[in-house]
Amino acid sequence: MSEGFRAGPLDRDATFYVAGHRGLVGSAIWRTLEAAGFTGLVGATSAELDLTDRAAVFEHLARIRPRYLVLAAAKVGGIMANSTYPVDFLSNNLQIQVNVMDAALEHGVERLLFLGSSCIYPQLAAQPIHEDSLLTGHLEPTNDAYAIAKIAGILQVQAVRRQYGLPWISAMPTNLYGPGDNFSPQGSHLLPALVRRYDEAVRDGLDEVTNWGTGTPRRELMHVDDMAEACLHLLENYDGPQQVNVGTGRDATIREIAEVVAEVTGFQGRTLWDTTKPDGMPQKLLDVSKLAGEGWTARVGLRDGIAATVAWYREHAGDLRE
Ligand SMILES: NC(=O)C1=CN([C@@H]2O[C@H](COP(=O)(O)OP(=O)(O)OC[C@H]3O[C@@H](n4cnc5c(N)ncnc54)[C@H](OP(=O)(O)O)[C@@H]3O)[C@@H](O)[C@H]2O)C=CC1
Ligand SMILES: C[C@H]1O[C@H](OP(=O)(O)OP(=O)(O)OC[C@H]2O[C@@H](n3cnc4c(=O)[nH]c(N)nc43)[C@H](O)[C@@H]2O)[C@@H](O)[C@@H](O)C1=O
Repeated sequence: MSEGFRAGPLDRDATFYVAGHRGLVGSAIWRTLEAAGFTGLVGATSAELDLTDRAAVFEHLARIRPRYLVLAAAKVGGIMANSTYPVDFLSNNLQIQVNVMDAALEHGVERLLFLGSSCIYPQLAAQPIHEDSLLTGHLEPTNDAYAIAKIAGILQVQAVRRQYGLPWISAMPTNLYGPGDNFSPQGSHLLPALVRRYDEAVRDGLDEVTNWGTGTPRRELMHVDDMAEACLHLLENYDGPQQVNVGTGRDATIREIAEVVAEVTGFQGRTLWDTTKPDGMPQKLLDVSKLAGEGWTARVGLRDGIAATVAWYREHAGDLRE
């Protein structure tokens, strides 16, 4: 165990920097922290502070001097964005992580949570994927650049713990969804893409929609509010060098997930599959026993989470980012 960690509530009045506070994950973490009584939350948009600008990041942290930090800022996208722009996913993410963590070290951030992703694990890892699978095999080629950046982030957290004894930690979430997601048809992840596609089909009276791939891969989807609660729980309870998987422990085929979205949106037509589009990992189900051992399990069921997301999308579709 590193020096300076005591399990228990974080100081509600301390300065707490949520990097990426307007994104899907960062905004959910912000809501969760606010609801838990944190009064010193700080955020900065990418227009206000470009985290790839190293000098600006150091100036920002010197000014705000956070005691706690969640790193939820990253270049993020679905399977097509990842495979089309690997340079951006590697380079931007390495720069953001290294800048934020170096500046956090320089300015004495006590507790830092780095967010990675389940795509760090080998393409053919044994399922459900245990934390010990890291670096035991080849990565999935559709997101290897992003995964390497995220693996470097885990190593940086471990290195800070080893060299400086700070209680920094890493969490690896499964595929997330919820309010404030990126619903752009080409760049988004599966769930927001389906919500938008089926909703538009209902609105436009279409009798067919076409999804990507074969529909046979399996994915574990988690509502982002659950993810945010898990992050606060880990910050208050977990201290170890190994990354912690954050998921529901349940998965479904893409076809089954699409059926739920079709039903919830009221789509009654046919679903076709464009097999020229990539499937990606055949299965990506996290072993969440470590997280359960820390005393936390997910609450939001898939159908309820999708229904809430469809309702949110219908209310906000007019003013979404592309
Ligand atoms: N979405 C998912 O399914 C999953 C996400 N994760 C992880 O969670 C974290 C957050 O992802 P998510 O919320 O989905 O992503 P989003 O794209 O929704 O949000 C990313 C955030 O990062 C900020 N950002 C990006 N680049 C910069 C930059 N150069 N300078 C400053 N800020 C920047 C954006 O700021 P702004 O809005 O101001 O431009 C935005 O708020 C990432 O680390 C990701 O790997 C892990 C697993 C699954
Ligand atoms: C969280 C994780 O997410 C990414 O990995 P992924 O899970 O493969 O990404 P995805 O959500 O985009 O797709 C999941 C599955 O769904 C199928 N699929 C069907 N129809 C659509 C569709 O319309 N859009 C998308 N995006 N996928 C579709 C698609 O063919 C694939 O089989 C990483 O790149 C990386 O970003 C990462 O960390």
